[in-house]
Amino acid sequence: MTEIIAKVENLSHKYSRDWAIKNINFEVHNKGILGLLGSNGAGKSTTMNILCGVVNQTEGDAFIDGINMRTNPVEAKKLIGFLPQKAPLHVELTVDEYLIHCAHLRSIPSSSIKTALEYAKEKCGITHFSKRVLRNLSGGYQQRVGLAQSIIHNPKLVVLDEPTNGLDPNQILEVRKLIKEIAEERAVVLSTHILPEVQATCDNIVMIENGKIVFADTMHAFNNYIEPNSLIMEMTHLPDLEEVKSVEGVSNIEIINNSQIRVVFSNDKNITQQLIKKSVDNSWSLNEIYLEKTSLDGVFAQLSGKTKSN
Ligand SMILES: Nc1ncnc2c1ncn2[C@@H]1O[C@H](COP(=O)(O)OP(=O)(O)OP(=O)(O)O)[C@@H](O)[C@H]1O
Repeated sequence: MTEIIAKVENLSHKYSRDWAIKNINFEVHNKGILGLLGSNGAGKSTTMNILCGVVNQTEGDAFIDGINMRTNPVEAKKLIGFLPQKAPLHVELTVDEYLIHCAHLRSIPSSSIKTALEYAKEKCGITHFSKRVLRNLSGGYQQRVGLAQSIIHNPKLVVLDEPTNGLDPNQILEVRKLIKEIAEERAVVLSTHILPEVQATCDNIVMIENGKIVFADTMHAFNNYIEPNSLIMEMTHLPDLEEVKSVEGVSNIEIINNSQIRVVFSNDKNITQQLIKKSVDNSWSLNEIYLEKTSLDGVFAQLSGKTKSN
């Protein structure tokens, strides 16, 4: 049974005249990864900064394990580890020097610092770089150090703002793997504007657009929700469209050019196989057939049109 470790209720914030976020509500379970997905300027950082007590909200509440962040920030912050968009690294320090500094900031008793350091370094795979100056680490390893500082006090919740931003593809995979390991023992909230990032890492998803939630559910429900419903067929010559239409599940056909058509279908898992068979039976000279991926913009447009939450 999972418990709720964090909760935001009717959260709204304006920096000056306009609302950056409006009426945000969601809960975070005590294990696994919640993805906060939204395009640039959607309101992710604002939400995370409020959740971590870095920004005071205009309206609403944020609770960490039942503790109100606004009224009892000292206690609430003890339960959180935070890696902001720009990791707060002191690049002139070694890994050990920096993590000891972070342990002091977290008020870890002197007698426990060594254990805390070993735990964080081991978990983040940086033990062998203990004496390395941060400036001389690669971007991926610097991000590991950023993650290590976020878990050094063994928090119940870790909040990561765009944690793979600026990393190369290999580093992205390694950091995602590490985040998943971190989430085995605690809750992680991760913000990103990259749809495949949440699909690859998260168990639950909250999507924000223009400061409002447009979707909140499990990753499984999200993937079902945005399943493609169209495919592209490329052929040497266009076929008889009535023949294509006769395939069960096909609901519409659009001609793209003189060799490509878009086939829109209702939820039929075997549509591709059926169309390939039809193509062979009718000698359509099919060169290529592929499902159309929904872009993030497409998903936002789709979700803004049919709001599932809030
Ligand atoms: N310090 C600030 N002062 C004024 N407006 C701000 C400030 N910080 C953010 N905003 C505005 O609030 C809105 C939400 O920004 P926020 O940074 O939360 O979005 P985001 O989803 O994290 O985007 P990004 O990925 O680009 O950081 C945007 O319109 C942004 O311009």
